[in-house]
Amino acid sequence: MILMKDIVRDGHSVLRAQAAKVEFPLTDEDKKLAAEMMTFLENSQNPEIAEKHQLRAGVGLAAPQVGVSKQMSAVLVPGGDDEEPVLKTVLINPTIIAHSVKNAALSEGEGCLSVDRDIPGYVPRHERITIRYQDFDGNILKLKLKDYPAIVCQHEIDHLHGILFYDHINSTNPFELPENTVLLE
Ligand SMILES: O=CN(O)C[C@@H](CC1CCCC1)C(=O)N1NCCC[C@H]1C(=O)Nc1ccccn1
Ligand code: NI
Repeated sequence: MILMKDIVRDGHSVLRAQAAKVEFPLTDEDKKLAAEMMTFLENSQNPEIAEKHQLRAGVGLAAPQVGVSKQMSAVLVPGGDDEEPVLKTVLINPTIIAHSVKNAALSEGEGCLSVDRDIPGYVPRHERITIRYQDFDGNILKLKLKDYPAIVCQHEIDHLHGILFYDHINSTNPFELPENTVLLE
């Protein structure tokens, strides 16, 4: 199982590399990795398991974060208690093919399981996006997202292109909010 010790931290070159496209058919290794990444997210969101294994709760994990420079990321955005997840999927070779003019940023800013320090500031992203990606069988799927799930997926897709959240923070005024940007609570 993936543990915190398996998560690569900022400073390691793999987090700044352009990840390679995943080839189809998926190798057994690719399938195993995808499953393990999703299991990590589930474990991290389970208080007992997270406590036992000292996991930081996460809603997304990209392959480069476990040292694999491939375009694959697991996303698990929880619903309320006893509700289905808002979003649970593995994005393979994802691209953003459309997005709103309007931007959005989490009012709390962002963090990253690969960045062990708090970096304050708004991370402006698209409020709405359409993602084109492939499923385990290589079928092309489209996913329209807005607000928090859209923010999460943009954070993950950034990882596949060597971009970290703080790259988007305005260095002169971290809490500057561009005019067409809404804050998400
Ligand atoms: O690339 C992927 N990552 O780096 C894991 C990140 C991804 C999110 C950061 C902002 C948007 C996507 C992650 O999940 N976090 N960032 C660091 C610590 C907190 C944690 C988090 O937001 N946890 C959470 C939130 C709601 C419910 C449950 N858990
Ligand atoms: Ni991250």
